[in-house]
Amino acid sequence: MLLSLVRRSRCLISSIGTFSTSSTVKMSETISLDQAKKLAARAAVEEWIIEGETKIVGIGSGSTIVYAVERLAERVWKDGELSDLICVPTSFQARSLILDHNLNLGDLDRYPILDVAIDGADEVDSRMVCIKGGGGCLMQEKIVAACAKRFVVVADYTKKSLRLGEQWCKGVPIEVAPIAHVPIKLKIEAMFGGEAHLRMAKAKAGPIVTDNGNFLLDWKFVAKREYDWDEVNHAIKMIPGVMETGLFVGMAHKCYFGMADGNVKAQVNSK
Ligand SMILES: O=C[C@H](O)[C@H](O)[C@H](O)COP(=O)(O)O
Repeated sequence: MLLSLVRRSRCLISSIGTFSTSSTVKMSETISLDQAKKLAARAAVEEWIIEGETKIVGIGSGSTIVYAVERLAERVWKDGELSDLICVPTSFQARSLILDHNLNLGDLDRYPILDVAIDGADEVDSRMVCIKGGGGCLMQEKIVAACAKRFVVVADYTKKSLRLGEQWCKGVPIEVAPIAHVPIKLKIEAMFGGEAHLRMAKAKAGPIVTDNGNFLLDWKFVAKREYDWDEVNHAIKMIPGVMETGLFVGMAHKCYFGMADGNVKAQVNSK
């Protein structure tokens, strides 16, 4: 009941930009969301980072992964464990997190096979298809996830959906070569409907530029339409100039959701 109220409020707030009387909902949500993120992140670190076994971990990007890195650092610097653990970043932010916590920084040149990658998500559906890239880091995230034996997602309860678009109203992020952003936008809209918008920067004139020097399109797909996300992902990737999509299909092995009641709910892909 509470969960569905929060869900509806989130979509309402984001679809009506000037609607500001929701501050009560937002304030209490923010507090519990941070706790929920922390619970999920710590649960994943406990289960997947094993002393004497896990050697190389991929570090995702966003606000939830911060709690995972904090827990890793606690285990290294307080508990005296995991001193040889190598952390491979998925963004400038992840690299900074690793360095700020004095963890061992690695890269894919030296460590092309990872034991596990842990990362956040913007939305996860019932089949564990994820939308990622809300923070603009999808390309390196997907590369690192694809190099890991297991890809594990950590998120708060507002990211858990039955179908994509139920919770996350900002669309699928798509990283594109700057010169091709207009033709790619038009092709995606013609192929799959909806609208793709160039993501604009907030504290810089013009568009956001990713860690890889590219632009981002946010494709607002038709929420009521049934999409085969695997097919959509492949078709969009075939458009020249598309670097990567924020659709992670068949990649997540396990998702940890920090729930509003303080529990952690896990969803596993048995394949
Ligand atoms: O580009 C950003 C990444 O895909 C993040 O992992 C995703 O946006 C989730 O971020 P957060 O943990 O802040 O919700």
